[in-house]
Amino acid sequence: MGCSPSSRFEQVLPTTVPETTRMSESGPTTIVVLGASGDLAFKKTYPALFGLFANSFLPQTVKIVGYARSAIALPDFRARVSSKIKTTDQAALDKFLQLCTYVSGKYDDAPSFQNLNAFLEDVEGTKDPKGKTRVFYMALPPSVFIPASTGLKHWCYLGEGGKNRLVVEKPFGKDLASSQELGTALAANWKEEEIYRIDHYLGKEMVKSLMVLRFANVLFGAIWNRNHINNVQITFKEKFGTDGRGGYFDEFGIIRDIMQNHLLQVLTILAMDRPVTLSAEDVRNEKVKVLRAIKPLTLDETILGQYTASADKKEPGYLDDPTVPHGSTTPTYAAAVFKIHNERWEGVPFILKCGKALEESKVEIRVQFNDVAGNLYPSTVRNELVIRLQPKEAVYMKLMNKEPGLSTDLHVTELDLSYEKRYKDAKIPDAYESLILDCLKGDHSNFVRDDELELAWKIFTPLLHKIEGEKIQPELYQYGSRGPAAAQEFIERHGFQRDSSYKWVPHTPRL
Ligand SMILES: NC(=O)C1=CN([C@@H]2O[C@H](COP(=O)(O)OP(=O)(O)OC[C@H]3O[C@@H](n4cnc5c(N)ncnc54)[C@H](OP(=O)(O)O)[C@@H]3O)[C@@H](O)[C@H]2O)C=CC1
Ligand SMILES: O=C1O[C@H](COP(=O)(O)O)[C@@H](O)[C@H](O)[C@H]1O
Repeated sequence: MGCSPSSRFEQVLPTTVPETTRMSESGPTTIVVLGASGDLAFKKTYPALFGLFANSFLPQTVKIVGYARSAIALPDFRARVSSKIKTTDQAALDKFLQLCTYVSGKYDDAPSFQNLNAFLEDVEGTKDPKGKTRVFYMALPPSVFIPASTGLKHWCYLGEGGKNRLVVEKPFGKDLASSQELGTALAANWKEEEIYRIDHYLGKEMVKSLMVLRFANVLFGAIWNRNHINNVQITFKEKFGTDGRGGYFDEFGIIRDIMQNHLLQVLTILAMDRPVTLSAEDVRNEKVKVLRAIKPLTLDETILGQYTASADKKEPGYLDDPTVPHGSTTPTYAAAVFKIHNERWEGVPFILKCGKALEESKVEIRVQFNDVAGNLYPSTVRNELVIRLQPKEAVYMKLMNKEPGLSTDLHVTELDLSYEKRYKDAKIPDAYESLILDCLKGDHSNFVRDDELELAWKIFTPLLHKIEGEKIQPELYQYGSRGPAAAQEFIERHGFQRDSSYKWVPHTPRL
């Protein structure tokens, strides 16, 4: 039976997900948000839980219990939760708030966890663990990861017949040694299949669609290798600086904040071979193989930058942030080239670049193809496939075409899949919504496995130790600029050819 493109689309990608992909109900499910009084919980975790609830993606039996040290009266807690949720559906919000309760307690104290467990049993309506699921979401500073996860295991872990899940947020250590220490402490109490390490970039819509783009399209499958691809860029830009968060940021720097986790994860999905199946372990096995084929980064493959005040002095420099230590050399910009030593990618540079206080906010992947061999047309520029993660999700392929009409000139144009144009009514979920749902379903595909994490740290640790040990001076760049001048030369040196003739004409529908 024929159907119009838009109705076909509705069948394939409905704004609410078909019944079959929803949670299968068994017994009570309790989501315990540890660090419930903190920024991450209010800004991300609770709004994501509300998003799932409002779209009927939470199990019918769900209860959400906040836990933190501060004593907060329940009405005040609910008022704080609702203050961060943007919705016009007041009835749904009221129902959601009724599911949310709060207990205060310490992170390193047995009686506090015993009290939490008694509270959970009360909320669940039974002491019997059978059929119950508890998701412990640690929205906590890393200093309490170990005591909190240990306390949970000893006092709040469901025994035989129950399911336990521990969600951990980055930072997973600061280098290989500290990450291994954290990993060993977690592994002493929790099985790997119970741990969900969040990298929220893995929950972003365009990252989730990367595998489909690669493996469900025969044309990409055939050209996705060193014979056709010249270079790849993965770019993260934010147009704001540390905004008073400099004290926290300074401990980590841009490489740990963005490159070692978010961008590297995107790289592995982009570069991996086709997994045998879509199972979490098959997918993660392929990602691990990519990481194993990358040698540790060195300083000469890296550009570091730090932003100064904007030209008009309206925006402060990094060192003007009062929370940043005087004379800090922490980079707020980094570009690095990754080489994957395998049959598919040998010789293809993967350039990862990320920075704060730049000229725009965007995250994109740019795959630049080789020059046409034996080219008939001298003005030809390279094809580029661009996958824009944000803002305004899009996939576009820049290609050559003849100017329409009697002209024989060529120009660069695009095949354009702009989400807002193609998927007008689709709601793109927040990355946290998507990941919490995966966790509730027990799907690990979009969470970081222990060996992935270890390999990621192996790639970055020697470089980080050198930068910090030798206090390598980053190149200064102005707030609102394109970053350090050396970065441009670096990208070109690694093969990227920029064509400035291209002009994009946004689509305006004909009436
Ligand atoms: N569906 C859609 O919404 C589509 C939108 N467009 C829009 O059209 C415009 C052009 O697209 P496109 O050519 O892909 O992207 P850009 O022109 O923004 O960037 C192309 C490449 O050139 C680099 N670059 C940009 N400006 C400079 C500069 N002044 N000096 C040195 N390097 C520079 C970029 O670096 P860097 O990564 O550092 O920015 C990037 O690697 C963009 O605004 C794009 O969003 C195009 C097609 C489809
Ligand atoms: O993990 C982090 O990510 C954010 C950027 O996330 P996005 O979803 O807004 O792209 C970044 O601002 C922050 O410094 C970092 O810790």
